[in-house]
Order: sequence, then structure tokens, then C-alpha cells
Amino acid sequence: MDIVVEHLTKRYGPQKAVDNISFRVKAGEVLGFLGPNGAGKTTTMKALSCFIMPEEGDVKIGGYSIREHPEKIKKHIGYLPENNPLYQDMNIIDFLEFIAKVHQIPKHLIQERLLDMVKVCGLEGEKHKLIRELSKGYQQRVGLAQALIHDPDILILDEPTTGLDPNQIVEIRELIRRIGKEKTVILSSHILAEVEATCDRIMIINNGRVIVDGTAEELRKQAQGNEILKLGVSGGEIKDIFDQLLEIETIDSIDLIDEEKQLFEIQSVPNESSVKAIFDTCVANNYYITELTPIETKLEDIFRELTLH
Ligand SMILES: Nc1ncnc2c1ncn2[C@@H]1O[C@H](COP(=O)(O)OP(=O)(O)OP(=O)(O)O)[C@@H](O)[C@H]1O
Repeated sequence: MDIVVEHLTKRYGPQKAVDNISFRVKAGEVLGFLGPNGAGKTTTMKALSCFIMPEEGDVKIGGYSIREHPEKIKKHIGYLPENNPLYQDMNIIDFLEFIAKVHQIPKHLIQERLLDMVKVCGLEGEKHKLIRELSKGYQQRVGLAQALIHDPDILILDEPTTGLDPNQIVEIRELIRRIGKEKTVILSSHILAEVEATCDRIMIINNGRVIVDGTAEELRKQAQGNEILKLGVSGGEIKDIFDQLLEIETIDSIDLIDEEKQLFEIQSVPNESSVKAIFDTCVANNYYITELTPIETKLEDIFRELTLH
């Protein structure tokens, strides 16, 4: 089921929380919304889940508009809100049964769905505990189970790992990845590693606008443009090596980064690789390469560069 967002705008008073956002999500895709605090991620997710109505623009899910058919759309969406509100004094089974009834799942199917969710979300050992007795990681699993109980095609997860310890984060990410094999997933985060580890595609949002949209690899390419290599060469005088490398036409600049280890940082001209020419030059001069590795622009740097303005 595809999601099509067209010119979505939501204002709170004079402020545009979401400002003319348009994008598409294909069925089966896992999309990460990334952005600093207040960027507009939650507002966009609420509009997609029909919890708020935008002033302008539209969202179409499976061809249905949120303006005309919110009830139809809600049946296809599972939503895990920020801070995962749960009824603390219910046990897991009672809570999930309650949510199943809210979704009007036929009575004779509820038991089977409950057991399914307990299994999928790894809640077997805890299912009779009260929600307030659960660890945060398990509470988050219950949040996922309630979002999935009506078997929606689309899952919208607002900061699903916030407040979890590193082990719990890994577990929830694995669970999302597993679920993402069968469903369209949109999740938000301000942690880059999170979206990189979980999502097929990343959208960076800032001040209510989409400023970048692509795979992690595309983002890196877009940001760095040129090949950057870390090169270590021995078997010759550093000045001679430097001069020989300068002869290579595809090399744009060379920096000496460690004199003792004879390490250089090499930047190639746009759209060219210098790897083969470096290798040939070293062989021709009886130098030997101690290191040759591409330097990737860190997504952290790209994120900071794009959202600090
Ligand atoms: N109910 C509201 N009333 C007034 N302003 C709001 C309301 N909800 C959100 N905003 C404002 O809209 C902007 C976008 O908020 P939103 O919650 O969508 O951002 P976010 O990217 O999800 O941020 P965070 O990562 O901090 O959760 C913020 O400036 C926020 O203060």
C-alpha cells in the first residue's frame, strides 16, 4: 500500500510545524524520518495516522485521502506514538484484548491475534505481568504489539527506541527490521545510527521541510562528491612519493596526515577514482602500499551540516 504526501502544511498559530512537505513511500519500504527536536517529524506522522488534519495539502494511502476517508485509512495504519502511552494497570493480554476490541476485530479472531502478537513481539514470558511491572524494552514491545494487532499494512513508529538501554535498542531494532520485511514502515528518530541500521531510505526534516531524501549511500555521495582516500606508502623518501603522486591526473589534492607513518589523504577530481593509478605508480617506483582505504563522509557530519542552519 503506497503513501503519497502532497504539499502537507500544518500550522500551530503563526508557526508552520510542517511546511509544504511532499513525498512518496512505496509499499514494503522502511523510511526513516530524521531531524532535530521540533523539526516536524511527529506532526507529519500524526497527519499520516489521521490524528490531526493539516490546513493544506493531502495524504493518500492506498488511494484514499485522509480528508475524505480517515476511517478507512486508520484500518490500514498501526501507530506507536512518542512516549508509548499504555494502560499501566492492565496486564499485557488484557490490554491487547482491549485494543483488539477498539479495532473491532471479530470476537472469534481475537484470541488467535493475541497469541500471534505475543509471539511476534517476544512477549511470551511476560504476558501475564502488569504493564507497569515491565522493563522499558518490554513496554516498547507491547507498544509495537498494540500497533500491529489489527494487521495493518503500514506501521508508523515515533521514536521507537527513545529511553531504552543499548541492549533493548538492539532488540527493538531487530524486531522492527523483521516486521519491516512484511509491512511499510515509517519511523522517526534523531539518532542517525538508528535510521541507518533500520531503514532503506532516510528523509532529513528541518524546520518543517524535507531537506534531504535518499539512501544512506546516496546521502554520502551527495555530500562528498569526490573520492577521498587514506594512503600509506613506504619504500621511498616522502618528498619523492609526494611528487610521484602529484603526477597522477585524477588526483585533485594531497595532504600529508602522518609524516612518520607516511600517510596521505588524497582527494580525487569529481567522478574519478585514483586507486588504479596510485597502485601503478607505487609498483613502477618500487614503493609498497601500507594502507589504502576510502574515507567515508560520516552521516553525522552531513546531518549537522544540513540541520544547523
Ligand atoms: N500541539 C501543539 N501546539 C503548538 N505547537 C506545537 C504542537 N505540536 C507541535 N508543535 C510545534 O511544532 C513544531 C514541530 O513539532 P514536532 O513535534 O512535529 O517536531 P519533532 O520533529 O517531532 O520534534 P521532537 O524530535 O522533539 O519530537 C515544534 O516547534 C513544536 O513546538
